[in-house]
Amino acid sequence: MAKLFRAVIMGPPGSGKGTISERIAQRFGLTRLSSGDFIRENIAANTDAGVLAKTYIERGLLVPDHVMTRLLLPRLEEMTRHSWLMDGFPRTLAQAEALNSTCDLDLVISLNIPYETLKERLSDRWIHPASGRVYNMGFNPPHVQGRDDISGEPLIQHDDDKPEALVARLRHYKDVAKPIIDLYKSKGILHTFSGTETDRIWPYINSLLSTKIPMEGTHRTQRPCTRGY
Ligand SMILES: Nc1ncnc2c1ncn2[C@@H]1O[C@H](COP(=O)(O)OP(=O)(O)OP(=O)(O)O)[C@@H](O)[C@H]1O
Ligand SMILES: Cc1cn([C@H]2C[C@H](O)[C@@H](COP(=O)(O)OP(=O)(O)O)O2)c(=O)[nH]c1=O
Repeated sequence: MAKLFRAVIMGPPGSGKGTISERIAQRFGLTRLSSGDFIRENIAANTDAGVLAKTYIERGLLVPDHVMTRLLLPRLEEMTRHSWLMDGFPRTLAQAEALNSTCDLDLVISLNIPYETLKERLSDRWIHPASGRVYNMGFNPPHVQGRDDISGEPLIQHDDDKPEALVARLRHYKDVAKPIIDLYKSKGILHTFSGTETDRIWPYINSLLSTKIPMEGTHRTQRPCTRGY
């Protein structure tokens, strides 16, 4: 019996995690889990965790590990029958260890994109705050300039997407991501993709996943995903 498939996609801001994880979810029928979307849902629902998380996001900070794991791990408990791809978690070693103590990952995709490309992409990135939907004036512009395609609401730019903020963000990402990358490399499940254009990287990701993901329709075994936390 084919087993379920669980993966994580990692990369610096602007590397294409959101864009590529959407493509993977559609192509392979995986459930896409996004820590950022999940936080926004909690903020919109005014949950205790959402209210707390908002105080960090408004300052451009990462949400504390214990808040993130308490938010996300119960969500994974509902997913024992699903194959999924997680975007945006883990972002710290503590989060990776919490995830490892509850779930066996099959594969981790790490995007290694040059600084100049990130800077260019983020300077043109516009976001619909409530949904997290992402647009780029060059790569995937909205139908109506400055407006979200679905809601028609205004798009914004994140202050920390501006070039002057990116250098510090990138340095922080590299410092925090390195132990996680080393951990998954030691587990033999890390696959790194480098380049400046997603359309050139995509065929490699597509062929890797085609060999790793159980065929559609084969019976899937249920896999526990949390053993208490
Ligand atoms: N795993 C996480 N741990 C801590 N904070 C998180 C985590 N995931 C998301 N957040 C917080 O939620 C905010 C929104 O997350 P989201 O992934 O949507 O945007 P982002 O971090 O700006 O992503 P990008 O890499 O596209 O720039 C982040 O800036 C961060 O403050
Ligand atoms: C993947 C990709 C994204 N983009 C744009 C879309 C977004 O506005 C921005 C970042 O993509 P996004 O998927 O939001 O990256 P991440 O989730 O890793 O932060 O760059 C391109 O211009 N070209 C690309 O090849």
